[in-house]
Amino acid sequence: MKLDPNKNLDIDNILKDLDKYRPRRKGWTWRKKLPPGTKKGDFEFYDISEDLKNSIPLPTAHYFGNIDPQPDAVITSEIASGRFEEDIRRMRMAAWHGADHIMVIRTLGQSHIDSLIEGTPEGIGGIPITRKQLRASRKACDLIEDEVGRPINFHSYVSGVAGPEIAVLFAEEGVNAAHQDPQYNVLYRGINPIRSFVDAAVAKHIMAEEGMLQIDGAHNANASAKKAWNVMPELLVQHGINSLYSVKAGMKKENIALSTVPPTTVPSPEFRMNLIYAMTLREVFKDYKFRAQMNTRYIESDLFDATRVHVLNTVLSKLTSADIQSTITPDEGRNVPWHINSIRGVETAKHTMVSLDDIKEYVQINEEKVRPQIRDLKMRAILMLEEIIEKGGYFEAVEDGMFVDNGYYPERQGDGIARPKDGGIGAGSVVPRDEDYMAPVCNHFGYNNLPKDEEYDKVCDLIGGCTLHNPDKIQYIDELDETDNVEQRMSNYRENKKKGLIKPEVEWSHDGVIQIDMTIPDTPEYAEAAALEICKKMNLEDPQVISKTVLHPSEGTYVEIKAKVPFFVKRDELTLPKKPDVMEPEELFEYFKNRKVKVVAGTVGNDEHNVGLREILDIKHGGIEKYGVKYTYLGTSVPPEKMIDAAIEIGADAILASMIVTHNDIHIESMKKLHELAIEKGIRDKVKIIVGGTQINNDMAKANGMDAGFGRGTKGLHVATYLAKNLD
Ligand SMILES: Cc1ncc(COP(=O)(O)O)c(/C=N/CC[C@H](N)C(=O)O)c1O
Repeated sequence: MKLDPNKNLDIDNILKDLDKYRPRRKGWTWRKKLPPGTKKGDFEFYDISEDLKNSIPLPTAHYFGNIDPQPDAVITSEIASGRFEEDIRRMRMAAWHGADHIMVIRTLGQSHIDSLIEGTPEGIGGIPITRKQLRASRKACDLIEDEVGRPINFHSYVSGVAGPEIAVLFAEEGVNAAHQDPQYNVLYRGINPIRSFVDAAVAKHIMAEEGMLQIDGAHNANASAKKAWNVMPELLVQHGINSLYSVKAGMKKENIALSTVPPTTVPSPEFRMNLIYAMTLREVFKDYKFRAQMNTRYIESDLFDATRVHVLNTVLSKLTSADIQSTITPDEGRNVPWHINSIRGVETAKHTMVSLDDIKEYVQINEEKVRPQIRDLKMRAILMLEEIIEKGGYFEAVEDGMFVDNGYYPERQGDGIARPKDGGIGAGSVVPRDEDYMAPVCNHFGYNNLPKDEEYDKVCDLIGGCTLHNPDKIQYIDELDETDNVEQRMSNYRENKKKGLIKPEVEWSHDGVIQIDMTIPDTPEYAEAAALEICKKMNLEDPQVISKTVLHPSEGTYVEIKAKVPFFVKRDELTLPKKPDVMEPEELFEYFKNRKVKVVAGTVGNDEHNVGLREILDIKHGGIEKYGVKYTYLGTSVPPEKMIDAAIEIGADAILASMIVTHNDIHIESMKKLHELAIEKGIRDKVKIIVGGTQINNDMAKANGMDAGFGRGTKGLHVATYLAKNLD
């Protein structure tokens, strides 16, 4: 099955035969880097990877031959509507914009479910991880990666009391990467520390054998700390604990990605602080990988602010290093990621990384300045490790509330998250394996009393194959709940789709949600109230203010609102907007290079308006001069006779007559005059007479003897295209 870029992804096709679906590969895939100095269009690049087969380039690409250079770092799009069937479309959109790592947030609280969920229940703030959801998503990613021409890594989370089971599920289903960090369970999910670390060893070993990439959970420390910038020494310690534990559980360092998030943001002098941390991290963990992610601790619902934070984080990545650049969507601060904000996030990362190509060869960090601070940070982390050892080890240190304490270690605030070694969910649930404990399955961590007298190359040969090597042994359970499943959810979607009904959407199909913004010249309170009232009067349903920017305490407030349109529009009743007839700039440059074109231009009759005409002529705002057309400007209030005489004198190919004033139909008279004079002087068939002005349109111009007429909004590009297409 192949995707057609002109057709929607067919969810029914995805859902068909899921019980027989097998992942095409296991483990993580990095981008294929291109050699330094690779040419893309007119430019050389040093930090890029292979192109996509199908993609949507950045908005300005059309000026540069539509090149779409792909950064060497993997770019993540984080998706989580709560319905996997909705997310599949976003995955396709994100992949076309350059994401090759699709991270699907788990549904709230799944960490506390101590077994696997089956079927496809709707999630909250994320998607319930189930076998069917994983298969459908990975199968969709197979199709999407074929369409864009680059492997896509599908990512989820191994955490909670069902961690090891989830790790096996991921290994069976070809999930390519996952978060796995036992400290997450302990500190943020209140799960018993010993249980968390034992589970983590089992889970990590399974992930390691499948070549899955791991992201750790250090970002959570600075996401939950009150003074996130103070946890930097602890972040080094947390990364160290998880990284070394992962290596001991069998993971290769090149598959261990440290989740590095800048601990602070403006208005603190964030960049130099985050730079020190980022450089220290990369020095201490130089053999590991880095997954950079913008700070989401201090994220607001202001999309521009979030985007600036994202750009700065990506600049930091380029000045230090990032193997993966995460693109937490700008709206993480206000709602489940909307399509547009997932795409904006990917564009921000791609834009910044491409614009800073090879920047490390031009910008050197001042070692003298950073060295003492990096050393200080390392020393603090070492001292913290020493204190942990003094206390008797990690579990004792956690019990003592050493972690996520808001003091800049060794200063302490005493407000760390303390977790009892023998308490929390799953306490006392770890039992030593008996002497004769034998698990005839592969990738199993720890003691395993396997037979010594039998020959086998894989452990699971003892039982004719485990689910990792004999997927037919996997028990595939389709749906368990009659009401909460994908078929149920798809039913009214299919209905509307079949009838060709269209509604806007942000989170789910046909949710009808739109975003409008307005500036109200009043205080924030009144502005908010007025904005909501305006939405009501526009018959929009359920208006909610999602962001406000105070322009001045009393002069004005900018308000962003989401609201629902209560109606559908019918696709087959729509009249498609006429595409403006324009040529690409490169085509125009080429045409006018080979065909010298001269025009005379002026504001005709008793009319002094010349700004509009100048915009059409001058190079500055893309006037026809930019494309190579030579013009003679005759000024304002030019008599028609003078226009015709000038055209004859210079041998013009065209006359551009601007007419703004139209009272008593003076503009119609001028058109007729130009047409008759040109005939009288015998040049009518040699020169194009083009008129323009805010009240002009093509039909009216042609009805009065002109060759073309251009109205409001016309650009030089439009007139240049007309000339290129209509001059012989
Ligand atoms: C180490 C770890 N394990 C599990 C989970 C999943 O958490 P639940 O307990 O909610 O299933 C997380 C979540 N973090 C958010 C990821 C962020 N969007 C990111 O890109 O890093 C985690 O950090």
